[in-house]
Amino acid sequence: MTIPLLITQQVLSAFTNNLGATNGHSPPLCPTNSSTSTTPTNATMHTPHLQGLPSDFPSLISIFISFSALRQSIKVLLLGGLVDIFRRLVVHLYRTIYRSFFITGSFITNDYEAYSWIDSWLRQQKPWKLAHDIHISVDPTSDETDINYAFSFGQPKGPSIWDKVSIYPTTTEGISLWYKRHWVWVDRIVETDSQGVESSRILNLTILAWSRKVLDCLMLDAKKAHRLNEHRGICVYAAKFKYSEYQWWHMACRAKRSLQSIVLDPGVKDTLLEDARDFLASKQWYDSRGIPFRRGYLLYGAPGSGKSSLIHSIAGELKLNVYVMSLSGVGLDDDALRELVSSLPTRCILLMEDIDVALSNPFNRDPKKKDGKSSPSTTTSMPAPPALPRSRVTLSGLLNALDGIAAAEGRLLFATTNKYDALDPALCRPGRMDLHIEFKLASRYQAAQFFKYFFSPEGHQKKEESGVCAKTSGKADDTSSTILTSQVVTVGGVRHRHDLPDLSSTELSLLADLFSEAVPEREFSMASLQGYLMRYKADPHGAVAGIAEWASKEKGRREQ
Ligand SMILES: Nc1ncnc2c1ncn2[C@@H]1O[C@H](COP(=O)(O)OP(=O)(O)OP(=O)(O)O)[C@@H](O)[C@H]1O
Repeated sequence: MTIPLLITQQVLSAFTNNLGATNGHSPPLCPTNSSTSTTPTNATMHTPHLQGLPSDFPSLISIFISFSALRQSIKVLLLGGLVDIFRRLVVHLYRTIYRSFFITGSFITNDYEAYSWIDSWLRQQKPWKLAHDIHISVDPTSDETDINYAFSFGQPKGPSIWDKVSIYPTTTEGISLWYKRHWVWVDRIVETDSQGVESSRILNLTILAWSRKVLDCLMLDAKKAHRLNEHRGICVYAAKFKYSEYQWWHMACRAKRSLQSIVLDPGVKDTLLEDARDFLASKQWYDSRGIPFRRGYLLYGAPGSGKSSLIHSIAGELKLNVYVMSLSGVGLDDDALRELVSSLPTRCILLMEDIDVALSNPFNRDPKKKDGKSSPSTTTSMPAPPALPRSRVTLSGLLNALDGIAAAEGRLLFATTNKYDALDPALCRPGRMDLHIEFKLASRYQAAQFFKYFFSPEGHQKKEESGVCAKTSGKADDTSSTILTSQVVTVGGVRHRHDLPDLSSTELSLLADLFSEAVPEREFSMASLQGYLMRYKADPHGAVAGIAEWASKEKGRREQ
């Protein structure tokens, strides 16, 4: 306590001395009681009272200014202020000049759509391809990436490595390139979280230009480049929990699958495709009537009957990207679901697979159905699924996400399920699921058509091109090898080119009839028929000869 008081005392005495000096007489500071010590020792000291202080403000200021220490401080303060103002001015000037000469655009992976545009565009730029100090990352979700990558070095005309492999200049080295006579500097920043795990990537483009139009132009080109990339096939995005939230992540670009390769009962494909086409072309009609511009399709029925394949094929036909989500995603809740659905682009397919299995609250509000008593055999005969960590999506959360106020417009929803009866009627009502399409086990008609397509020369080629026959199994070839293109591609010594015998269409029809006669009606899935035919890729006669035995064996195995 005493030290500050002493300092105060010193300051005051200096002040009054100074005052005295200015007034020309002895210091007026004196304790009222002369018997009290002038050196204060504790807090009970007397407050000195000042005499001769001018009462007007300007003279008080001039007295204060007459303090040399105070004068110095004010000088320092003013000088510091001036320096700071100068610094700010310089920074402002620099920024103004910089901004008027350079346009800067940032693209972050969290906004994947814009990021992928610029990413596609950059991959086409020569300096980007020729960068020396590079970082290579292979798309981990693509099973073809490394093979294509390896092969394309040996075969310049083969599949482009740029489709599959991400090549970036390292973070330390940026890249300079030219765009419409404007110099562009591109640098990449990789942000990491507290554990050092990459959390996002940012691409910064600095363009030497006066007008922002250059960036707008570049974005348009980037968008075109991306669309061009996409239209070689369809891009699949998946809802993934990354960086502490659910986001859409680009998973892979898949070749289109021809609609012909999917064999369904007559009229099914056409109805669905026409309906989807008609919907996409009717935005005005919906708008003028105030009806939300959304359409939902529920594909249900036997496993392996072509539900997912048909969606894939329709996406290719309509040139739409597919956004896949599983409602049983761990940690997915109503809020995350709503955000995911509302962040969908305007024209796309939202695919919700196995929509029945996911909710923490059972879909079915009917208590009788909940215990499975009133459900048909499909529901009751299924073994109970193993207890997995459940998502926190509720039925009302799902319904809100699908047609709530924030729900995306212009999207086609495809939901698939093997348990139609387990679905809540609210979910299936028109407006949410407008068309319900049942997929049954293979009919004889389907078996015959599939046989014809499988062994027809065009079908054979198309099937290979579309990458449908991803896995082989059985006699004719070794198992689990990948057919990538219609070229002869040998992986691990396995041959994937099959020479079909020349069959006239009459012969093929005859064989198809024989084949279908041996297939019992609605007993096998199309997937299992495909599995059987894969054993006889180049041997239609063998396929016909063996089908009856295979069918009876399969039947016996199932009965057992
Ligand atoms: N109708 C069909 N026409 C042609 N191929 C089919 C058909 N149905 C199934 N397949 C083939 O069977 C395999 C599995 O088909 P897909 O995944 O589309 O069935 P799914 O009905 O979606 O099955 P799940 O309900 O188990 O998901 C695919 O390789 C596909 O080529």
